[in-house]
Amino acid sequence: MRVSECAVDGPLLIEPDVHGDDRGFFMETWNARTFADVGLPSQFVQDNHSRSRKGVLRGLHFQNPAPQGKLVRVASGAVFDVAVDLRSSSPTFGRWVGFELSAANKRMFWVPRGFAHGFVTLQDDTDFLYKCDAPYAPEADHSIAWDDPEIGIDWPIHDLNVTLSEKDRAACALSEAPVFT
Ligand SMILES: Cc1cn([C@H]2C[C@H](O)[C@@H](COP(=O)(O)OP(=O)(O)O[C@H]3O[C@@H](C)C(=O)[C@@H](O)[C@H]3O)O2)c(=O)[nH]c1=O
Repeated sequence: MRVSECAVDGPLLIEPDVHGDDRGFFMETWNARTFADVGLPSQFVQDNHSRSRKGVLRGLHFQNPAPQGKLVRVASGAVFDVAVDLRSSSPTFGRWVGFELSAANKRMFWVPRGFAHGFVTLQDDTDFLYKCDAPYAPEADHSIAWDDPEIGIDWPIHDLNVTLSEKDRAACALSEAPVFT
């Protein structure tokens, strides 16, 4: 597998080895030893699956306290996936990195603890799968506005009619968020 560091220290773009043959393909989406070798946790405690139609934007989410690292991928459809550095002592605090993840490119993205995470779906019936290294803690869950100008994410969507949850419509600005100290 190929692992690439990002402009912001921490997140990793992971391109697994894909073994294609006349039946289709095979790939390892998680292997405790090989993923630990590149710095991911060796234990995950929760797997999640969401399905969205095109133009759904989920994010920017994080838990504090009880932060989660997330290993994310797309099994059907496509997203633009983003991590935002919320570590106040980091030289890249407030900066974002983003990648297209799709069923076609089979990329995975590691979003470490200390980052907010979000994505917008680029196709209908997008199945988004992810492993978490800490459990869901609804009382610690926060949402920062996807379009906060202080972060300035360049979402690859041309009409701005994204579909948001009620929670994400009420999201706060980065300047008001309980970031990591
Ligand atoms: C995240 C989560 C939600 N839920 C419930 C709460 C709610 O009733 C319903 C939908 O929850 P949400 O609206 O928070 O789902 P969603 O907007 O998809 O939230 C997710 O967004 C992406 C960007 C992330 O990074 C995830 O960690 C998570 O925050 O599912 C769980 O039971 N377990 C979970 O782990």
